[in-house]
Order: sequence, then C-alpha cells, then structure tokens
Amino acid sequence: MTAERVWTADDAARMLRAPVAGDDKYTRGVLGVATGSEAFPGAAVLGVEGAIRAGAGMVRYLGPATPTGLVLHRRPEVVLGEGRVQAWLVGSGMPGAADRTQTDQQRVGLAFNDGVPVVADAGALDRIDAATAPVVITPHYRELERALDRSSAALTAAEIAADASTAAARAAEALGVTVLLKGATTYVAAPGAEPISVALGTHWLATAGSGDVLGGILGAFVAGGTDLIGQRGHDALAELAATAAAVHGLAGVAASAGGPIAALDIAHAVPAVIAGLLRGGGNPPR
Ligand SMILES: NC(=O)C1=CN([C@@H]2O[C@H](COP(=O)(O)OP(=O)(O)OC[C@H]3O[C@@H](n4cnc5c(N)ncnc54)[C@H](O)[C@@H]3O)[C@@H](O)[C@H]2O)[C@@H](O)CC1
Ligand SMILES: Nc1ncnc2c1ncn2[C@@H]1O[C@H](COP(=O)(O)OP(=O)(O)O)[C@@H](O)[C@H]1O
Repeated sequence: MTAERVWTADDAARMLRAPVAGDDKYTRGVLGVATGSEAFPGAAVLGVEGAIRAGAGMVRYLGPATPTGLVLHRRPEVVLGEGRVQAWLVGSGMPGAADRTQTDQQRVGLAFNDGVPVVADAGALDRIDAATAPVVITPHYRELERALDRSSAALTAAEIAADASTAAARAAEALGVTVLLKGATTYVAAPGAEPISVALGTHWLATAGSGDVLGGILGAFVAGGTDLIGQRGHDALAELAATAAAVHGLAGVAASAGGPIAALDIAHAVPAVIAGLLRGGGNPPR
C-alpha cells in the first residue's frame, strides 16, 4: 500500500476562488469540450452541465449533430465550434481508436494539440501520447487497465481494485500524466508525488453518467486554474483534480439526502456545495 494524503473539504475550499470585480468570462476560464457521440449523446450534456455548474466562465462545445443539438437545447450559454480555450475536456461518451470517425479523430487531435491542459476521459485515454501540455486522466478501474495495457506498468482491473492508491501512483509515473482514478474512494496521483485520497461522497454516486459530470467539474477547475498549473505543473493539476472529486462527492451527498440520485442531480447540487466551501473557507461568495 502506498502512503497517501487524505483530501478534506477544507483542502478543497482552499483551492476555490470566487470571481472578483476584475474578472470576466475569459479570465474565469473557457473550457473546450469534445465529448459525446451519436451512441452516447448524453455524456456531452452531463459534462457540459458539470462544467457550467462548477463555474466555467464559458464552455465551447465541439461534437456531432445529436449531442450538439442536445447540449445547446439544455444550455444556450454554450458556444459551438472551435475558438480560444484555456483547457479541454475530451473523451467522455466517445469511442476508442478502433471505432472513431474521422471527425472524432480531428476533435481529439485538436484538443491534445492546442497547447493547453487536457482532462482526458473514456474514449480519449488512448491518445494521451499526442498531448502538448499537461494531461489529467479520469479512468475507472477497467479504463485504467486498458490505458496501461501497452505501458511498462500493465495491471488488471482486479489488481487495480486491490490497491487503487498504488495503481494510481504507478500509472501516473508510467504514463507521465496526473491520474484521477475513480471509485468509492477516488485516488489522485501526479508523477513522482504521494497520492491523494478523496472519500467525501456517497455510494449512491455509482450511477450512469456520474463520471461524465465529474469530468465537467474538473474541466472547469482546470480552465480556471491555468496560472496555478503554469507555476506548479502536475502538483497543481492533482490538487485541482482532488478538489473536483471532493466537490463531486459532496454534491452527490447533497443531491442524495440518503436516497437515489440521477447524474444531473449531482451537477445541480454543485453551486450550493461550492458556496458552502467558500463560506467555510473564510472566502465569502460574491
Ligand atoms: N448517458 C450517457 O451518455 C452515458 C455515457 N457513458 C459513456 O459510456 C462509455 C462506456 O463507459 P463504461 O464505463 O460503461 O465502459 P466500460 O467499457 O468500462 O464498461 C463496459 C464493461 O461493462 C460490462 N457490462 C456491460 N453491461 C453490463 C451489465 N449489465 N452487467 C455487468 N457488466 C456489464 C461490459 O462487458 C464491459 O466489460 C464511456 O464513454 C462513458 O463516458 C457512461 O458514462 C454512462 C452514461
Ligand atoms: N461505490 C461508490 N461509492 C462512491 N462513489 C462511487 C462509487 N462507485 C462509483 N463512484 C463514483 O461515481 C463516478 C462513476 O464514474 P464512471 O465510472 O465514469 O461512471 P459513468 O461512466 O457512468 O459516468 C465516479 O466519480 C466514482 O468515483
């Protein structure tokens, strides 16, 4: 077992920043989102909702017709198409390499080529080698098994489950990315750093689309945290990832109140969770 740091609500509160008078949508961070597919259009909606509820200054969405229509219908705030962004969220609800369309290839390539930090999920995990800036990946156990398949640190999903903390640390080292390994306890590891454990949620979070919302929350934090990432690289990325897992977990608890939740409920609970953390952290929301 690897020694680890336990991430608390106070730690998360310290990472959050309320907007100030000098802010506008751009200084707060624009997140490019390349997620969803004709097979999984809902994943795009869930990630975008997570990002907006977590405080992205703006979201730009790039995807096929069905998810594009659904995203815009639910969130007219979203701007479609390419443009300048501070970070990318890519891969949720997208097929892996074997089934990618040419347009999928292009939008995944664009995200990794843009020179800004990338949150890579699901169908983008096999393209992290193309990255031109720091990457944080958000796999569950089976996805991490696949991502490690051709690396020097191959592990089965069962081995990952048996010691997720060590698996996250080994994966970060082998892949050269920050790893947010999802599970009942989420482990975050930056290359060469002690892993962080986050267990502030509820088991009701084990529901379809829950991880897609987490990707959006993390995307918003990364887009708003580029100064921090510029100064402290993967250590900052790991702390932002742990904060996203904390906010996601606390939002799940708030949405559940002891009963079942739908993934969108998690996103809806995020603003009040952030407000509470900002108050508790001595930094009043504006
Ligand atoms: N609303 C949406 O659009 C959603 C999209 N999602 C997207 O769906 C894609 C696939 O995600 P997964 O985590 O499922 O991918 P995985 O490939 O990790 O999971 C599929 C595995 O689950 C097994 N499996 C399938 N149905 C099962 C069942 N009923 N009982 C037991 N095992 C079963 C399969 O044999 C396969 O091994 C991702 O791109 C993800 O982002 C999911 O997040 C769910 C919600
Ligand atoms: N038993 C559990 N207890 C608490 N949280 C869980 C549990 N199982 C999964 N989660 C959380 O729910 C989310 C599931 O994400 P993921 O596996 O990607 O599902 P999906 O692909 O359906 O979105 C992750 O944030 C994970 O940490």
